[in-house]
Amino acid sequence: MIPLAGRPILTAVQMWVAEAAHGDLAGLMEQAGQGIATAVRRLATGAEVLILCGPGNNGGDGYVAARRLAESGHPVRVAASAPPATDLARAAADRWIGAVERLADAAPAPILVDSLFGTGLSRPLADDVAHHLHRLAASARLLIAVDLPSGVATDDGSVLTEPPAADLTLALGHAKPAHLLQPAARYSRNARIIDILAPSGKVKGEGSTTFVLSTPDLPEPGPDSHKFTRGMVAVVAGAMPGASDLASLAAMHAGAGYVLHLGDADGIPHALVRKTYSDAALDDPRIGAVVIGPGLGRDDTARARLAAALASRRPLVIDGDALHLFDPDASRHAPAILTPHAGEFKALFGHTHSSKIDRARAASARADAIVIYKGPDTVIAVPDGRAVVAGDASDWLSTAGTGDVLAGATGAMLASGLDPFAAACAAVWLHGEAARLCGRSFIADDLAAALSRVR
Ligand SMILES: NC(=O)C1=CN([C@@H]2O[C@H](COP(=O)(O)OP(=O)(O)OC[C@H]3O[C@@H](n4cnc5c(N)ncnc54)[C@H](OP(=O)(O)O)[C@@H]3O)[C@@H](O)[C@H]2O)[C@@H](O)CC1
Ligand SMILES: [K+]
Repeated sequence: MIPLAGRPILTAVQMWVAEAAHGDLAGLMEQAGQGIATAVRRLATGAEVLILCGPGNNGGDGYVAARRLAESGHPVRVAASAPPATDLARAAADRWIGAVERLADAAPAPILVDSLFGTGLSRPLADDVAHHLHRLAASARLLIAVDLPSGVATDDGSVLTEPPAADLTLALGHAKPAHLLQPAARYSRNARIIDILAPSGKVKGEGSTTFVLSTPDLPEPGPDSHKFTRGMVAVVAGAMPGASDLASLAAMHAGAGYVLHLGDADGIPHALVRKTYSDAALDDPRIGAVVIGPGLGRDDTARARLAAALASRRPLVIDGDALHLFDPDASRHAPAILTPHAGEFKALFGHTHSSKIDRARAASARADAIVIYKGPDTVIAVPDGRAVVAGDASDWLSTAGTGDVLAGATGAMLASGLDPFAAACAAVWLHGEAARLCGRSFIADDLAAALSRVR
């Protein structure tokens, strides 16, 4: 079982292509079933397992897992929602010599394995199938989903029928968008990959350009470092200086060597250099990143400051209010990272019914900027088509000021010399880890401070 971090994310069609390129489909199903059986046996600690098998190859995986568990002497039963309908699933079912119960008649077991539907789900579950899945899950100590929880759509994070939330999800071959994108991802808790494609050595990343966020390589100061080599961040303040203070604080805690707050407010911390805003201050060639938007306001002053920031030719982090004033179709002279949440994204780029990954990718290409499309499933997209998805964000991040903290951390990473895509990924990772360290019910100031501990 392999953690998702750093792994490619494949759609249902991309999985199908990878499977076809591999060639030995029965061999893949055998490996999948064996991998499932090994994981289930380890977690079941001798308790009885009930495997629910659907009509397709997801069900086929379940029959193989049942056979493998039985061969190892583990108590296992099988219940089917429908007879096998593919050649592979039929062959797998034929080799299961135990009884096949009707789903409606199946008695609960402490360990429940959902092998009803995977990447082939094309419509909502029949009411009786959904009912019995929930009935059996409610009595189980552990629910393990094979590939995907039955009911979620593979590619766009939508939910066709609400499944019970799995305690463990065994993704076959590769991660799918549904393991990361909401609302689907909340049902596939603790997703792990069973690597059925790589052991053959024939198939690798399948040409995917979408990956799960992984631990970044962060620049470290050396003996020759000084404050400006560590990275200088200018934070442009505006109507609500609290937000730009938070962004500044976050930039400092994320590791910037020098943070300049351009506004009118005074205050701690003393390490923050505060100067009155002027357009000329943005011309300092040592500035590695300008953060603009947190607390900027949307009036004429705000508009003028954004225009000056854009004219400064410094790398930009454009957040909050600045996103409401920003024209994604105007040409620019320096790299920019946009950090919209769902509302800001919609206002800037409109809405289409494609997946969040595809929307972020299209927005990035249109604005010729890196887009950090924030949320419980943050997508980072770059104009050349690559994308990274960060799943599993702390729900406690839904509090005021956490976006300002991300903007500041992004500024620090951008100024540190990382390329803009790496900087965006590093900032999202730092932010997510800081939230994890903060635990429950933290405030944005705590989150900013926790960035130091993450570093
Ligand atoms: N890719 C790989 O490398 C490997 C993939 N493997 C496994 O294969 C899985 C994908 O298999 P799959 O394509 O057969 O689809 P799956 O999810 O089993 O179900 C489709 C079946 O259900 C039907 N159906 C659909 N919706 C329905 C509904 N609501 N209610 C009722 N019926 C519904 C649909 O038929 P339809 O009625 O739509 O014609 C079809 O019969 C994948 O998740 C993984 O577990 C591994 O074995 C090995 C390597
Ligand atoms: K499943």
